[in-house]
Amino acid sequence: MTTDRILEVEGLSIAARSGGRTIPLVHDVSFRLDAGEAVGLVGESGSGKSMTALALLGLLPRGVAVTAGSVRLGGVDLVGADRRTLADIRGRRIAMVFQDPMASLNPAIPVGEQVAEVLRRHLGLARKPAARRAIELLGAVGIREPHRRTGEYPHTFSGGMRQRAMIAMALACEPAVLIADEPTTALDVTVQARILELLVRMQDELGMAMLLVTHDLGVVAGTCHRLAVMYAGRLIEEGEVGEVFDAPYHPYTAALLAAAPENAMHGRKPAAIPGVVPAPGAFPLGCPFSPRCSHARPDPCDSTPVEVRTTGSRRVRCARSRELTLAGVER
Ligand SMILES: Nc1ncnc2c1ncn2[C@@H]1O[C@H](COP(=O)(O)OP(=O)(O)OP(=O)(O)O)[C@@H](O)[C@H]1O
Repeated sequence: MTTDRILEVEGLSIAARSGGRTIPLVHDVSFRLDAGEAVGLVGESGSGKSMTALALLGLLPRGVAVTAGSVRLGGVDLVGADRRTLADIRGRRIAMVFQDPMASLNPAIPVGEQVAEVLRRHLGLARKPAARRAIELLGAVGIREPHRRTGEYPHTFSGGMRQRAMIAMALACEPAVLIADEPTTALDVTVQARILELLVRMQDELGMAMLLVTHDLGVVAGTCHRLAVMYAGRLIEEGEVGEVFDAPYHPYTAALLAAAPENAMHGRKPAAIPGVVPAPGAFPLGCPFSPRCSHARPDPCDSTPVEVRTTGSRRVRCARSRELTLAGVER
């Protein structure tokens, strides 16, 4: 694996504007994606994973905007890039796979034509070569009889096949970065496993960097090299998957690992994390996990904002991480 930095996110903050108020959703998030590596972005619902992923493509919803930081893709800062630059980069250099394929597929256009359209728009292919390449791509993502199915409409495809078609569209231009936001959540377990296998194979074949947004640590263990854990809009831990699973530095990561259903397979009862994630706009001054953390102390956890500490390739945002030895799990 090379260590070329393909995508660098630095100090990214995102906020929603509502009724004259600014509500912070994501605060000071930094991470990088290297060529050929998969990074899992994990955290409970509402932690800001999707907002972070959408910001990388300039696709934040209306009323939500980047308020600080940069997203550099091969030297170009995508924050503040004009719409034309973003439209050119999106699909060609950086592509996204969503949870719901129907969000990307147009129900009124045959599947193959939609894949071919990406090739025509971004690579300037003529109609016939684009149609031929679309069939190849549908075959490459595991759609049987691609010659026949290329002319069919999305509603004739099963959920898993639609997801494959969306992956074919996303990979059509061999992007440097693939962002997959909960790509298998809506699928049944056996189809999930096959789609993940496909993503990993394609990532490897194309040497892409992949950001896999998921709440499922089992998925991360099976597919990712590194993981980044988010909590209440902050990145609270980052490191190699094996190292973090063996010995997490942040109590929230340790709690997530203990709560993972796979733990039950190792004879341990999954432990639910008590309490709830604070709502955006109600983030405390200190550590946002403190009210749910069995290791928290008023000082230093609640008294000051907690900065990120770097140790080798690991990063953690916990004021007490140096003093704590937390239990991990076997992979
Ligand atoms: N369009 C929007 N306008 C304002 N706030 C939003 C909007 N969409 C989401 N949010 C808020 O942003 C915060 C982060 O949401 P986000 O979807 O990024 O979380 P997530 O970690 O991806 O959760 P999930 O796993 O449920 O998708 C949440 O509090 C959410 O309510």
